[in-house]
Amino acid sequence: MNTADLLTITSDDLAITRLGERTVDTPLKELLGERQETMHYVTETDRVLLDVVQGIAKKRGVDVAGLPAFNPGGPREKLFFEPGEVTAGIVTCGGLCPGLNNVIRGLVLHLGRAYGVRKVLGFRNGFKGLADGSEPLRLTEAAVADINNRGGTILGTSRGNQDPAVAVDTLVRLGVNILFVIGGDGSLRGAQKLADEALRRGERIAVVGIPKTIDNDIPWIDRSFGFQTAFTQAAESIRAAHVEAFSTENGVGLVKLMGRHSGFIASHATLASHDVDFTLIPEVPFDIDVFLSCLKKKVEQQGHAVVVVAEGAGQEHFPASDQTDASGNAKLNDIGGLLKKRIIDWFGDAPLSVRYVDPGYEIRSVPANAADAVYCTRLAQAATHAGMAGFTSMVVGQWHGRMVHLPITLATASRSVVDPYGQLWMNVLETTGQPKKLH
Ligand SMILES: Nc1ncnc2c1ncn2[C@@H]1O[C@H](COP(=O)(O)OP(=O)(O)OP(=O)(O)O)[C@@H](O)[C@H]1O
Ligand SMILES: O=P(O)(O)OC[C@H]1O[C@](O)(CO)[C@@H](O)[C@@H]1O
Repeated sequence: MNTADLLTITSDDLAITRLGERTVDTPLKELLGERQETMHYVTETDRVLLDVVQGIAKKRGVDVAGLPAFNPGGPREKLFFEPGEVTAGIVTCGGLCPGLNNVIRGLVLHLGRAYGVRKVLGFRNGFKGLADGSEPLRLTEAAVADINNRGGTILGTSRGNQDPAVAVDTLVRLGVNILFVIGGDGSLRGAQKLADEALRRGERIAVVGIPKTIDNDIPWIDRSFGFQTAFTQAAESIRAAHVEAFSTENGVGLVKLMGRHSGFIASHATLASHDVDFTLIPEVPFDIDVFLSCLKKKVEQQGHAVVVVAEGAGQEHFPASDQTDASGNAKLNDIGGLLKKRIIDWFGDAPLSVRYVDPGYEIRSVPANAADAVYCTRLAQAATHAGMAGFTSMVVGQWHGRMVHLPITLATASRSVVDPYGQLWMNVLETTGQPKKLH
């Protein structure tokens, strides 16, 4: 987040819905002691920053009155739900992402150990499991033992819309008080609909989102869990492509990476490997002929070259398609296949060996690395505290290094993309040495 972002939001954008506050003391009070106070409020550094921002905003007539009250994650002094009487539900939706099982386990352990919540239900196969009458799994400490060492999600996941009214019926029937939705922007929109439906009916159900996606495209938060593991794995594919290209006469290693409309995975994997000569991302359009002529020159100079292309890059080179997946996400054209063909055509009779690597699902089906595992644990703890305090329609996430609460509406209002004028892309350009513009 930068100062410009701050100036675009108002206190209303940051307001978190709370079901209420009861006089139930947090069981963590003793453990937290005096620290609790300091955990609740923004630090002195934030205050100084926010004072400056507010000063600028005032001059420009922008209302940022609520900013200092942005909502830190962590335990609250007063809970909304009675510990011990709570039934919690967990659902994982959308594409796989490293760390899903870590978050599930973190929630089960923290709900039980910090708050004495023993009844945790795991809905099967995404939102579908809230609507198809299937029996949820009973998640105990034993049931989630060691799942953090596995990729995927023990609950299963799915894409595709479900009726929020039916889902809320299920929650009411099963007595679920807090529903944790682990998913990307689509899942969070779905979570918002469930929370709205519950509020409309006057049901006391808190819906707490935990942003998940390897694409790292959720705005405001520093990163989504699973992203670091995914680009670490993607860097392995680049390593393989580089070894192949380097060891072959006039070798071109071409790697296609996931990431939908954001080039974060491609950019970070490029920086992690240092062996990439061209990185193509959706945020920076390119002319294929200009790219091909630069690539040929590179191969002539160096004897080999490595190209990383994000799956959402170069979509302007395809006829528009209105195909979508079950959730309504636009289906992307195969830029990797197109580039491979165009490279071969462009080189013509000149010597060339293309080594095309498409790791596909391999980058997201692995277990979380240590950095993501830490983040998953912290997210699970923050989500537990938020749910017990009765916050709803919100997500937890790290914002400038600290856990915060954000309204789902803010987290889904935009999509995070690589800024073509920002530091990350400049770092990529410095690393690859590719021309600033390929058109
Ligand atoms: N606008 C929406 N309203 C209600 N539900 C939605 C909406 N968008 C998506 N969903 C539901 O949320 C679930 C997950 O959505 P989706 O498949 O888009 O994945 P995602 O959460 O964005 O994750 P990923 O980043 O892996 O794609 C699906 O069941 C989908 O139908
Ligand atoms: O899981 P599916 O439906 O094949 O979708 C793949 C998409 O999901 C993601 O892995 C996560 O959003 C994208 O990077 C990719 O485009």
